[in-house]
Amino acid sequence: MNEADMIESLAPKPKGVEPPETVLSSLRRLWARLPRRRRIHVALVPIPILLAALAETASLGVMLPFLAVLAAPERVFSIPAVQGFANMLGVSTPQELLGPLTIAFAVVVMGSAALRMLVAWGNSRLAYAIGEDIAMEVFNRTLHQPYSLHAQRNSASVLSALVKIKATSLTLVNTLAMVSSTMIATFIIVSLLIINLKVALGCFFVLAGMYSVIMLITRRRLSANSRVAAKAHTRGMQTVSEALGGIRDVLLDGNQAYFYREYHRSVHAVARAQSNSYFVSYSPRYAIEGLGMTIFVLVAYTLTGQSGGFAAALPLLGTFALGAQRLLPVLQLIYLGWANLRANQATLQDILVFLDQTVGADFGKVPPEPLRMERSVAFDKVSFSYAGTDQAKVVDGISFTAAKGQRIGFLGSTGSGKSTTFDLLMGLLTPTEGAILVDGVPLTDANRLAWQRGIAHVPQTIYLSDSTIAANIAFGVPAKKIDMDRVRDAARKAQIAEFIESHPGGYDAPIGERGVRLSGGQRQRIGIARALYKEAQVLVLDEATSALDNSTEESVMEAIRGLGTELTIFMIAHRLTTLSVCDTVIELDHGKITAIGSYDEIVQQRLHRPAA
Ligand SMILES: Nc1ncnc2c1ncn2[C@@H]1O[C@H](COP(=O)(O)OP(=O)(O)OP(=O)(O)O)[C@@H](O)[C@H]1O
Repeated sequence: MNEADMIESLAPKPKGVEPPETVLSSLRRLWARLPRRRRIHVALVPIPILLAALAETASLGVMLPFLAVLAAPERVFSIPAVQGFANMLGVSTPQELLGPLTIAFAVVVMGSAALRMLVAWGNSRLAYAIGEDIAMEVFNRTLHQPYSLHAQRNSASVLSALVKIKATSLTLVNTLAMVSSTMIATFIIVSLLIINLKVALGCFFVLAGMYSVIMLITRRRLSANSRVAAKAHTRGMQTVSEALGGIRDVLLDGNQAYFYREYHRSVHAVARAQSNSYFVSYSPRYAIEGLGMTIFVLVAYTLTGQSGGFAAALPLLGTFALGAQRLLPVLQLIYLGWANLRANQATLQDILVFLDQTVGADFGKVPPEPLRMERSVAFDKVSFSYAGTDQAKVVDGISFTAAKGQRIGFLGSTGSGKSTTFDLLMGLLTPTEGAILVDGVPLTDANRLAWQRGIAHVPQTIYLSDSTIAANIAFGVPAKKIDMDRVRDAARKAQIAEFIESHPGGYDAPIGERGVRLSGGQRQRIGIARALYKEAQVLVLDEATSALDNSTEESVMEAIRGLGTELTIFMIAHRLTTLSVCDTVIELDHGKITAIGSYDEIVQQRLHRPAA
């Protein structure tokens, strides 16, 4: 497959009749998501640009009399502006005028350069600050998405969007430079028009015309490159995340070459698309500079042929040389800003998808106090089906009540709906039918967060962060705010304190490669300690001991048995014996409750059940 075919095959095909979003509407969407203070910053951008543009005009204005003095001193007083300047200084000869004019020219030109630098500094600071705003908003909104969305989505696409924000910041620098340059270019063009209408119009139309032709030729290619780069970038991130996420299998199966090839395909597509766009963005400058020089020579040739010869034409030529020298870079910056926006349009749209993620009414608010459960939590004919599937009920009309302080065990074959039931209990999923009642009050969007604050979850393998034991127990709490007494108390109740305290470094020992190596049982006990640190009222153990051998499981269950009755505990286990600590055992099959009773009752029922 040649490169053009590859780019075509990667570019997403237009769907339906919906027109593709324009760069302008993408920028409008971005604007709508910016914080108020940032919008004020953007609104202030034209002020320094206007000053810089005025300084540019002034430098052109000073150039004309300056060159006139050099070329034809005797005629210099015929220029009205020079007369005024000379009167102001009280000088009467052209030679006396040369010194002050040189100083005035230098001051204006240096002032203009300083202002342009200030504008460039301000623009880059602002654009990267906007990039920071976008990154934080994308991450924050992503963190506030419902669990059902996280369960469906590939996390690599979020990572990819966050990485792409860097490219967007650069695009925004160029966009702001484009806005500044447009204003400055307008001032330069007006100055040139005042000096000599015909020559200025001629120069402008030829230069702007050339850029317009280039824009027409390159716009489709830039857009296609943009789509290829954005898509291939996401695919590359997915490949890396899949390979590293399943590194055990990659090593065992020896299929590094497959992932290498897949990653290479993406990286190659991104590299080709971006290098193409880079060339298309920067190269016109050389052609136009060449053309600009040619025009200059032609104008010089025409003007010197007129009366007065070269000396008469020199001031005008000098001013135009300066004008062109000023105009060409700003025209190039306008073109570059446009090309960059087009080349990154798809990236911008990818980011906007994450920036536009809807969030609940609680977004940005202080988390509520935990909802205290005084008596019970109950499922009342709860059903649930996953959206986008065949709508089959994964949980089918289940009802049960767990009194405060009880231990409730769930049993059932794989796929019977145990984890889904727990996700419903934790408010991570919302029932499609029925209700979950806390002390008789249904769980809704209004009290869901408060309910969740009081729940701690220990999964089959707990997630340990690359930090200290204390930080892992007080998970998500800033180091300075960790209550060490509470950490020690939680570790003691989870029966892991002895191990931690016997280890050099104790609670401050790092977990990970160079730190404490934890066995499966110890990891799970850290998970229980984490739940206890949270001072949760409901503890949810989702196959928390399934991966452990019998004796390790027994020691972890021992820790669970020792927990106080202020905690209501729900646990899923594959082995019935694991649930011997439970007051009630519920058996699920195809989302329905098939048996409910005490541990002993369920054991008896199973003994008398006819073999399948
Ligand atoms: N995110 C999801 N999207 C669609 N279907 C899902 C999703 N998660 C689970 N399911 C389906 O729901 C059913 C119940 O899954 P669930 O994980 O609740 O069962 P389980 O009893 O916990 O199984 P296991 O013991 O294997 O963990 C299964 O058929 C599963 O395929």
